[in-house]
Amino acid sequence: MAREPGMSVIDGAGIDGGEHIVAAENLVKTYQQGRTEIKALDGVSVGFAPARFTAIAGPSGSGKSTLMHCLAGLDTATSGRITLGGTELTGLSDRELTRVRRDKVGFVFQSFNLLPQLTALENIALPVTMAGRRTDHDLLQHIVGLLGIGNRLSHRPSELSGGQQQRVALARALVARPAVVFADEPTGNLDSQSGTEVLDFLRRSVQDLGQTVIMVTHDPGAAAYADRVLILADGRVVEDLATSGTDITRAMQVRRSNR
Ligand SMILES: Nc1ncnc2c1ncn2[C@@H]1O[C@H](COP(=O)(O)OP(=O)(O)OP(=O)(O)O)[C@@H](O)[C@H]1O
Repeated sequence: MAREPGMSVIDGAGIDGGEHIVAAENLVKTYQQGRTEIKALDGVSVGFAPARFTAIAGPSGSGKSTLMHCLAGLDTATSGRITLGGTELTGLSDRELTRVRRDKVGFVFQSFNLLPQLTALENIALPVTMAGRRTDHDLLQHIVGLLGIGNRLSHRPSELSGGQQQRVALARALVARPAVVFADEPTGNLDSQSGTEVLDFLRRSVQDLGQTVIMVTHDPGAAAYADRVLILADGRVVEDLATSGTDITRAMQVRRSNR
């Protein structure tokens, strides 16, 4: 949908007509490689409504990871504005960004990123403990039950399958009740059945728990689990699609063949 000229995705109702829990405005990220400047993000303006599942898709090198890292406060943009859960990230120090991530963001990575010396339960509780908050045990039990990992909680990551490790990582991200869960290729290291379970759970976390989820993927099948798919090409958002009624595989192929 076209945006009114000058309308702000940060302040205004913006793309999807509601308040945004995360928003970027005119985001630019450049990298210097020797004498060459690489524009990884070339003026991205986008807002994300709460309790929605958005996939960021696009070909390799299109800027998906860079956008996610900037939105999540893992990296800083060269110019532009970002708000996350009511906090403007622009101009924050590394220490302040760390606090925002700790308090407002849950992460699920392709490589699980669990601490090997801790049990599954200790891994799940870690972000809440580190934030100096009390674990919501009812929520923890509920999420662990949904994920079917109740009998694995005393195991260390090395004693778990990839699918089980990713389910522990999902529980860790959700138990902290973050403003947003960012998932970076969460099914990339999983077999198709485990991948489907992870995507089903992300969907349910949005529907049943009201979680906001933003997922980076290059897989049209994974993107189809989202409510909305942003397709990036050359550091710009080139499509902003509702998944219902859209052939995502085709939309992503068209974008690839146009490059
Ligand atoms: N640290 C860096 N230094 C220099 N260039 C970088 C750096 N990180 C990313 N880039 C470049 O920025 C562009 C966007 O990269 P990015 O990793 O965001 O793309 P992507 O869509 O996530 O790709 P992939 O699907 O392969 O992970 C690419 O041209 C990449 O080479």
